[in-house]
Amino acid sequence: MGKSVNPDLAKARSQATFDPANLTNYLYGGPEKLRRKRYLPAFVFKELCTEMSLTDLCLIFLGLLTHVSDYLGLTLSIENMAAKEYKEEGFKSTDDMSREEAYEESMRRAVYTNKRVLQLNLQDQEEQYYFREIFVPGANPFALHYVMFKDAINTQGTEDQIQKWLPLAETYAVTGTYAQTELGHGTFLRGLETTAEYDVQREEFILNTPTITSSKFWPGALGKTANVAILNAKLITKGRNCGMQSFWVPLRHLETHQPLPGITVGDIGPKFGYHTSDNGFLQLNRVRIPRENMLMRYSKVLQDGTFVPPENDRLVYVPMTQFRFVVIGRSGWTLAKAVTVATRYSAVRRQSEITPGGGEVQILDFQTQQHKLFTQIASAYAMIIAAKAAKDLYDSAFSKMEKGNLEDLPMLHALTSSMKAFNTWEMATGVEQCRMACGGHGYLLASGIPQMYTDMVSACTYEGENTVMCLQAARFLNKCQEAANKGERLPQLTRFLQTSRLNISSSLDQDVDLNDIIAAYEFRAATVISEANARLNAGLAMGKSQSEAWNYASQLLVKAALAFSHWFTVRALIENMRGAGFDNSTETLLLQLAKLYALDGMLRYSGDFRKVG
Ligand SMILES: CC(C)(COP(=O)(O)OP(=O)(O)OC[C@H]1O[C@@H](n2cnc3c(N)ncnc32)[C@H](O)[C@@H]1OP(=O)(O)O)[C@@H](O)C(=O)NCCC(=O)NCCSC(=O)CCCCCCCCCCCCCCC(=O)O
Ligand SMILES: Cc1cc2nc3c(=O)[nH]c(=O)nc-3n(C[C@H](O)[C@H](O)[C@H](O)COP(=O)(O)OP(=O)(O)OC[C@H]3O[C@@H](n4cnc5c(N)ncnc54)[C@H](O)[C@@H]3O)c2cc1C
Repeated sequence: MGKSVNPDLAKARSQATFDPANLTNYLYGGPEKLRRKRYLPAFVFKELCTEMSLTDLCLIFLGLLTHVSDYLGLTLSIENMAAKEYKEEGFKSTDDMSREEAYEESMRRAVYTNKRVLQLNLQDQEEQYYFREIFVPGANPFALHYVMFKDAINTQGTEDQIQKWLPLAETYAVTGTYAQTELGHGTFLRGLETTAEYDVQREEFILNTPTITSSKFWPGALGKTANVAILNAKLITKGRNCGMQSFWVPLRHLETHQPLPGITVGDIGPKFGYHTSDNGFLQLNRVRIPRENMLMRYSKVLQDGTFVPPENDRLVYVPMTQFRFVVIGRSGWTLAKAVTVATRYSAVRRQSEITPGGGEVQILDFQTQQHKLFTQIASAYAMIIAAKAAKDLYDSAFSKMEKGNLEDLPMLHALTSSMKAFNTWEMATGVEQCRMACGGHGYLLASGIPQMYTDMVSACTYEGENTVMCLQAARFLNKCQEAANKGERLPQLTRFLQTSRLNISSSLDQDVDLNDIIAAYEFRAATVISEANARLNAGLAMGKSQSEAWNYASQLLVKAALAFSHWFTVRALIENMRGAGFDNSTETLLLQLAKLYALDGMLRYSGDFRKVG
C-alpha cells in the first residue's frame, strides 16, 4: 500500500547527514510521544475516510493492543456512532465552501472528535490536540472551549466551582467561550464598560452592557457555538467599582440553544481568515446571575456585598498569560508546517537552469531558495525550542504562585508578552516567505500555506496586540534597568543587564564561536534596553510627565522587548542543542542551524549589532 515517493524527494532525503528520527523524537518529546502523535490522527482517518478492510481492522487492533490499557473501553466496532454520523454525510473539503458551510463542516468534524476523545478516554490535552488538529485544521469552533474557557475555570474558580463546572466542560454538557474584549476596548482592560452590579437583596449580579461600545465583540464561539461564557466585567458592589472580575454567564438554553432572556448574541461577520471560528458579539440587558457565579478563587463578594480583594489584582490576568504560552508554541509549529511544505515542494519543483543547457534544476539548488527556506527551518526550530524553555520557566514559577509566592509574576508576564509578540511576528513573516518561495502554487489554497497564514496571523492581534505586549514587557525591563543603574539585585532572567560585556574572541575569518553569539545577542539586548531607559529619562529631564516620557520612548521600548526575546531565543536554541545528547552528526548539524539562525538575525538587525560593535 506504500505510496511512491517522488524520486527527487527520495534523493534529497537519502543525502541527509543525520538520522531524522533523532530530531523528530526530540521535538515531540521522545519515541513514545511521537508514536502517539502519529497514531491518533491516523486513527481518525482510518475510522472515517476509508472503508474498513480486514487488514485495516487488524492493523488498528494491533495498534490498539499496544495501548490496550487506554482503549479497554473502546467499542471495537469501528462503525462507532460518532463515526457513523459523520460518515453518513461524508468527508468534504472546506476550500470551496461558503463561510457558513465551512463552519458547519468544521463543527461536524469537531463534534465527532469531541465524542471520540471522550469514548477513547484521551485525558492528555496534547493528545486531544493531536487527535483533532489534522482533521479539524485551522480555527476549531471549540478552540476557546478547549483552552481559555477551561483554563479560566481552573485558574480563577474556587475548588467548589471547579468541581461543579469543569466536568460540564470536559463532557461538553456546556460549550464555552472567554468573553473579555468589547467593541470599544480590546487592549485597555481598565476601559471595559460591561458592568456586574451586586444586588444584595437577591444576592445576584446584574450584568449589563450599557453602551454600544460595551458590547462584547470578537470572542470565539460567541456567534453560534457557545452556550456559556466566562465573561469579564467591572464589578460594582456597595456603590464601588472593584475592577475587572470573571463570571460564569449562561448565554443560550442548553436544550434549544436559543439566547436566554436579556441576551442578544450573534456572529460579527466575515474576517481576513479564521473562517471556521464563529467570533461573535454579545449584549446583556440587565441579566441576573447568582452570586455563586463569580469566579472567586482570588477575589470574593460576600453575601452582604462586601468585596474581598485578591492578594494581587493581576491574578485575574492569569488565563491570558497561560494562553500566551499556547500561542508562543503554536507559532513555531505553524512555521514548521509551512516550511516543510515549501521545502518538499522545492525538492520536487524543477524550474530554470543553473548551467546553460544543463537541464532544469530542483529549485532547492538555487542559493536564494536555500536562503529563503533554511533560515525559516532554523527559525521554526528556534521558536519551538525557545517556547519549551519559556514554558519550563513558567511551570516552575506557576508552582510557586500556586503556593502563594507571586514574586515571579512580573517576570512571567514580561516573558510571555514579549515572546508572544516576537514569535507571532516572526511566524507571520516566515510563513509568508514560505508561501512566496512556492511561486504560483503557494498561492493555491491546496498548498495549505495561505490558510496557515490567514488563520495564525491573527495571533499578532489576539491575546494582546503585539505592540502593546512589547510595551508591557518593556515596563519590566525598564524597571530592571533602573535597578541595575542603582546596583540593586535583579531577577535571574535580567542579570545580564549588569554583567554583559562585549569581549568577543571570534574574528570574521574564523568559524564563529557559539558563546560569542550568545554574548553578542546579550550585549545587543542590554544596549537596546539601556538606550530605551536613557530615552525615557531624557524625556523626564525635558519636563515630560512619566506617561508622556513613556510615550516619547515607546518605539525604543518596543525594540528593547524584541531584542530581549531574540536573545532569549538564541540562548535557548544553542544551549538546548548543545545539551540535548544528540549523536555527533546530528549535533553538528543543529549547531550549524543555530549559527545560521543567529547570523541571519544579525544581518536582519545589522543596525543594532553594528551600533554595539
Ligand atoms: C496589560 C494591559 C495592556 C494594560 O494593563 P492595565 O491597563 O491594567 O495597565 P498597566 O499597563 O499599568 O498594567 C498594570 C500592572 O499590571 C501588570 N499586568 C498587566 N497584565 C498582566 C498579566 N497578564 N500578568 C501579570 N501582570 C500583568 C502590568 O505589568 C502592570 O504592572 P507594573 O505596574 O508593575 O508594571 C492590559 O490591558 C492587557 O492585558 N491588554 C491585552 C488584553 C488581552 O490580552 N486580551 C485578550 C482577550 S482574549 C483573546 O484575545 C483570546 C483569543 C483566542 C483566539 C483563538 C485562538 C485559538 C487557536 C490557536 C491555538 C491552538 C490551540 C488549540 C488547543 C487544542 O485544540 O487543544
Ligand atoms: C481572530 C481573533 C480572535 C479573537 N478572539 C477573542 C476571544 O476569544 N475573546 C476575547 O475577549 N477577545 C478576542 N479577540 C480580541 C482581541 O483580544 C483584541 O482584538 C486584541 O486584544 C486587540 O484589541 P483591539 O482589537 O481593541 O485593538 P486596539 O487595542 O484598538 O489596537 C489598535 C492599535 O492601537 C495600538 N495601541 C493600543 N493601545 C496602545 C498602547 N497602550 N500603546 C501603544 N499602542 C497602542 C495597537 O498597537 C494597535 O496598533 C480576538 C481577536 C481576533 C483578531
